[in-house]
Amino acid sequence: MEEGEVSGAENGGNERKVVKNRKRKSNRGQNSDSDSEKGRHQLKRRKKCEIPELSNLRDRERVEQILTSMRNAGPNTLQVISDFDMTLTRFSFNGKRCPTSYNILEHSKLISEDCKAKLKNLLDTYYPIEIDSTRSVEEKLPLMVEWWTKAHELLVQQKIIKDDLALAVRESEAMLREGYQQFFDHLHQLSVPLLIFSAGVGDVLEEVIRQAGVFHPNVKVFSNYMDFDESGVLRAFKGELIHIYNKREGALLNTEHFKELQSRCNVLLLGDSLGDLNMADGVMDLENILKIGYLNDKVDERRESYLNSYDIVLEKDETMDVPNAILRYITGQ
Ligand SMILES: Nc1ccn([C@@H]2O[C@H](COP(=O)(O)O)[C@@H](O)[C@H]2O)c(=O)n1
Repeated sequence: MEEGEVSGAENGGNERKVVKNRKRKSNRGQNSDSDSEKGRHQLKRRKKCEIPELSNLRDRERVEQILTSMRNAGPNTLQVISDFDMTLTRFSFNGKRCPTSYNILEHSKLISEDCKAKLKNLLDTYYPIEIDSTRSVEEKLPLMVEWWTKAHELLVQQKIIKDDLALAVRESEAMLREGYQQFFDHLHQLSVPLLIFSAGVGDVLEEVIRQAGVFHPNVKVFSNYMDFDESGVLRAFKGELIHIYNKREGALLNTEHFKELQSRCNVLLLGDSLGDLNMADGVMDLENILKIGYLNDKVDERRESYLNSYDIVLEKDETMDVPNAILRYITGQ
């Protein structure tokens, strides 16, 4: 390892800073550094990927190669594709589960007690199936469609008023992951598109992002949207149902949108389920893709399949520290 260079998880962020500062100080006021020497030094540093936050990688070399390619190509070639619930939002806080966009409605005053009980019953029935690593996708898919369809039917019966959604979100316990501000702001500052593919409720999740003050113009959401009548009362859900296993179809249907992003051939993908892995399928001329998976629940049972599918697996990590560190590295900031 080159002097002054730190890599891998064995080094804490502070040590890294100290080493970097030391290096900068020793160079100060010296004119002997030739440009070519500097260039060589920079190149060496660029070849080695210095992200102390990186751990739990099955193939570190591959990850480093992807990151180096992405960094060399620059932020203008990058797009970020992310899931929402339990990926951009926290899974738990102080030992308590945080709500998904559906749960925000379910726990709100917009829903009758009777409906709450029915939705809770659906959650208790179908969520264990969603995260059951012993069942195949083929087995789970129809059951997921059943869950989403039943939940939508119940929600529509509640005659939810559009203007009440903001209060429901404000009064909820939904939280974006720690470090979200830096994540959203960084992408905004560099005009990197952030595409959110969610099987949640679009109107609700947009409100979560809006209230957090990070719904910047570079953020685009593809999700299940509510259809309100002229008096603002929920009457249906718009378009095709999006559930956890058809995000690929959603991505392919949105190729028109991806076309606008044609020059963005590098993708950073964030997800929390194996269904999220296909979210970038509509991207044309894809050159590099780095997949980061949050493994929130049933960690031991699902570790193997996540490590086999995601490049980086984040176990019970409630922060955006790794995506932020990767973005800083790729964008050279
Ligand atoms: N009635 C429902 C249906 C689904 N969920 C959860 O929402 C998540 C989907 O959102 P993503 O942003 O992650 O695509 C999904 O994982 C389900 O667990 C729910 O809470 N209630």
